Amino acid sequence: MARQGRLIETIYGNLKGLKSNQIKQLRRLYHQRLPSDRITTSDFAQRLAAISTDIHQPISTYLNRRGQVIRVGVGSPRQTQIPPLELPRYGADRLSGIRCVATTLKQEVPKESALTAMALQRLDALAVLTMTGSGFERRGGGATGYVRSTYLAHLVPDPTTPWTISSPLSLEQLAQQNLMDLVEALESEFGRSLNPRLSETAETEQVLMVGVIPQAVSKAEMKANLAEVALLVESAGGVVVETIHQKRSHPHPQTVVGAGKVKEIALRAQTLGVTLIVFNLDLSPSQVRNLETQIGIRIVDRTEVILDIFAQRAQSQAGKLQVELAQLEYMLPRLAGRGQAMSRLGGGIGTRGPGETKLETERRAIQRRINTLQQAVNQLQAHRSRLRQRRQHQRVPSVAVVGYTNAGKSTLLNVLTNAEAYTADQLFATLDPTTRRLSIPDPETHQMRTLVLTDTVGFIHNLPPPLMDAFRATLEEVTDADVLLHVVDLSHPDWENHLRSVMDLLGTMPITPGPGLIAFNKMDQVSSEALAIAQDQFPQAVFISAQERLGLNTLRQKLLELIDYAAMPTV
Ligand SMILES: Nc1nc2c(ncn2[C@@H]2O[C@H](COP(=O)(O)OP(=O)(O)OP(=O)(O)O)[C@@H](O)[C@H]2O)c(=O)[nH]1
Ligand SMILES: [Mg+2]
Repeated sequence: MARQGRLIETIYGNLKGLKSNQIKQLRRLYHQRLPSDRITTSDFAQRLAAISTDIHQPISTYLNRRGQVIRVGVGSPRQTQIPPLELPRYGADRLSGIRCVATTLKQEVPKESALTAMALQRLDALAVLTMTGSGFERRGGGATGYVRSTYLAHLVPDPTTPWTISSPLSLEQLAQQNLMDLVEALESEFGRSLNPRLSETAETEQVLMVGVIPQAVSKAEMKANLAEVALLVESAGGVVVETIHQKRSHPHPQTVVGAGKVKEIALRAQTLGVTLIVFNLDLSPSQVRNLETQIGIRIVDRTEVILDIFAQRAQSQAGKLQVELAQLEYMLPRLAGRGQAMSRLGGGIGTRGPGETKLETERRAIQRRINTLQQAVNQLQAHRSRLRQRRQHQRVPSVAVVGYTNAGKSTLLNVLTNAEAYTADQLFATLDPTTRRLSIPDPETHQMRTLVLTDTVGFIHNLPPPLMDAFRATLEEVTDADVLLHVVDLSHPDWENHLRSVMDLLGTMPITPGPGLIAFNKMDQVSSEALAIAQDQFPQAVFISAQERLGLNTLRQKLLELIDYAAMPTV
């Protein structure tokens, strides 16, 4: 197949007005083979310049490290650029293994657009030849006298100016440059400049985050939104290397952001060598396709990051089923036309869960799988509901611990019950409801009273709709708990929004939940002013630090009071 591509010898770019003889000359360039350690030879450069002078157009050629010409185009490096999806990708510290040797009709240093094209393709080097306007064919064959001077440009690991350009060099000087020395030096420099934490763990996905922010949103809200997505990325095992944002009242229908911004994103992504781009909002399947085609790096939206976290965390049979269900439902409309280079093989955020082969099978097969999963989920729900009924039968009062993700629910459950639920400074650390027994001495009778505490999945605003069902299912425990314990992270700048989102969600639950108690957590991290504000707004709440074990006695007593209150017959 690859050989066939070479046999066709396509000439890219603008061929209008070229004579067949000139096309033939251009095609012959594909037959040239250069020494693999040279950027160019004098012969090759003169040959290019001769054709370029003849057709009065710039020519760009692309060569691989074996010295083979892999692409010939009429036009500037920008006009003849290799599409991102056709480029090999080796990682942040590697160049693409392709160099460009191009002619220019003007007597000037390489233009910004050519240098940008070099950065986008992570070229080994860009050599630009200026021309004399004339020359001649030597008797023994070969052209001479066409090249006036040359410039050599290459990338450098510098975030502000990602490239350097040489002063004018003679063709002889250029032809003496050793390509392999240059490439090796550059790649080791790129390797050193990478965040050492990142290069150690090749597993860590390096992410460029793109925030699209509605015009009306305040600076503080924007910060909170971006911080949350960054934490999602981290919880999924990635690191946000840089954030680019754009204010827009409406996302662009094709590419979310405007054409200029897409360019900027592509350039930054290539310069930084990130492996993934995450958007802070949800993208349509065609937006993902368009962006991947133009940028050449895998694009993932907020929902996919959340689904990925769920896929990594789900432990129980029920959790796994529900996550797979949600992933398949989300991916079904996104199957068509995902580029080859974007193949989901090889791991990383958004690749876990249903495997590549599963995605390649027909839609109908996926739909069948969705139906089967749905049935399994229904059966599990029925089973859980029987378990709950049995518990209710035993008349053990139950408390459901709810709240925004990362509020400290599991930590609280652990310190109250000496259990070992998984806690972590990650979003969605808990994905399966865990139920534990807790004994509290009654202050009046001094008898021990037993109740059960159930930990739940943390909430997050704008939960992806397909996950909403999975989420509600875990919250079912909530609907027949006697008492709700709502944990709020008071140290989070956005705690009021978190509190409201959880309240809103509970409001949509089919059965009205029992009485609730708000526990403001992480008191140890909160200023006395912030504490006073919350106390003023929520006088009934308790203030605790699960980690520092502060306020836990008050919390225990209040829980007992609430249980007694809930047990009172309604009049
Ligand atoms: N400073 C401080 N940190 C706390 C406190 N309670 C919990 N944390 C930390 O907050 C983070 C989240 O705690 P988790 O208990 O996992 O939170 P969660 O609500 O169960 O989170 P999800 O399961 O993701 O919904 C962990 O790093 C805890 O160590 C506290 O009182 N003070
Ligand atoms: Mg938890």
